[in-house]
Amino acid sequence: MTTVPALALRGLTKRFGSTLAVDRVDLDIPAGSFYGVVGPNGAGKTTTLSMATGLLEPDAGSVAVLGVDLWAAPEAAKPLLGVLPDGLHTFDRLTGAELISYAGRLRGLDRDTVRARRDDLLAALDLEDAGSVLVMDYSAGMTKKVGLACALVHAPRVLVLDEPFEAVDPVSAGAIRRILSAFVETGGTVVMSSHVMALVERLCDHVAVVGSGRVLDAGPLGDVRGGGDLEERFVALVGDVRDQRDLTWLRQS
Ligand SMILES: Nc1ncnc2c1ncn2[C@@H]1O[C@H](COP(=O)(O)OP(=O)(O)OP(=O)(O)O)[C@@H](O)[C@H]1O
Repeated sequence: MTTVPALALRGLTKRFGSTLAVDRVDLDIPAGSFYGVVGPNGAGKTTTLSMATGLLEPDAGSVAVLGVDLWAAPEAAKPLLGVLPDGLHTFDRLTGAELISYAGRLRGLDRDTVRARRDDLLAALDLEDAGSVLVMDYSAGMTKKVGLACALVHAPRVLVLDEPFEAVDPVSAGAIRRILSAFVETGGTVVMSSHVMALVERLCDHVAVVGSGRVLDAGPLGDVRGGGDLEERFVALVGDVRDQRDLTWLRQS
């Protein structure tokens, strides 16, 4: 039996001037998977995820969310998605509670449902005290957590999260891990980019290694890792720093 992938990317391509940021990317994200996307700085992860979620129009290629063409039928595909974009630009003159409520209302939830879910999310993400604080006064980690709450409030089928653990303290990271793992255990799909290989190995069952806008390897974590660990495989695929220059002028003695 073939099941429809949560996300199917076909030939996704994006160029910024002379930079080919994403180069004909094909990727199937199986429904029910916890999928990690890793790659060096500038590899094209954010650009790929932005196109995969309707935030950035591809130059070429297509995206299907649970079989629904995202760019042809965005009104049908987008409700299936919960998205935490990179460097979230948000309405930061709202309080955290207002921002989550706004996200919920925008997704068509009624006021009572929004209120209940907002309170659940603030508690689960340890943002209860911060609920009445303006988002512009949030730390980087708090902003990340409230962005995640906004991505979750309409209970999407597929979560696409750009660096969800970046700047988040270990206690909050534990809470986020539990929320995401429970989401996957109950049939949801998570796609997340991360630079932390240990975190990807701990959480994800599938991984894609991206480099220079291409998918260098992708599949079940064990297959991609081979015999070693993910970091070794990552370095083998993308290469080490080319010019390992000795910064003699930095030495203190
Ligand atoms: N809006 C833009 N205008 C011009 N170039 C861009 C733009 N966005 C991304 N790029 C370029 O596209 C390439 C891919 O960038 P992208 O942000 O997708 O990489 P990334 O893998 O997410 O990197 P990082 O791990 O550092 O976040 C880089 O060369 C980057 O400079």
